[in-house]
Amino acid sequence: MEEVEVEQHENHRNHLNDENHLNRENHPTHENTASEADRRIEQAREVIDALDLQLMDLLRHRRAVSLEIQQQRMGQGGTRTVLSRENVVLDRYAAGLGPEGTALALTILSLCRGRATASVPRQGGPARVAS
Ligand SMILES: O=C(O)C(=O)C[C@]1(C(=O)O)C=C[C@@H](O)C=C1
Repeated sequence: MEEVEVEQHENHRNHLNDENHLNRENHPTHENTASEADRRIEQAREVIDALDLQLMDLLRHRRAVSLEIQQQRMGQGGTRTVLSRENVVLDRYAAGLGPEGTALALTILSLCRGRATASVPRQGGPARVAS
């Protein structure tokens, strides 16, 4: 299922590239008309919308797997969170995406930690991360 979706995305991307190539050949001035640009933007936004849905599915899947690990660990008397492991995750996102990757990883970890994380501020108090 995931493979099919990725393939569809690749096809779509190739399709956009092909169009780019055609545009360059058909328009020696390298200018797109406004309507062509609008159409390409609309197409590209459809790709973004589909990718956002896939990302959210992946994040829900990641959260379910993460919660399973946390429950197994707490079932043997362990802690919900393991900061050394979180640092491995943070390093991976930083290496892959730079400083924004770190910020993204912090948000993803916050999303995936169980109830110990107050992602919504408690009444009258600041949001806190349990350690
Ligand atoms: O890898 C683990 O041990 C997890 O519990 C998963 C996870 C994560 O979502 O990546 C969540 C909480 C821990 O603090 C560390 C990592």
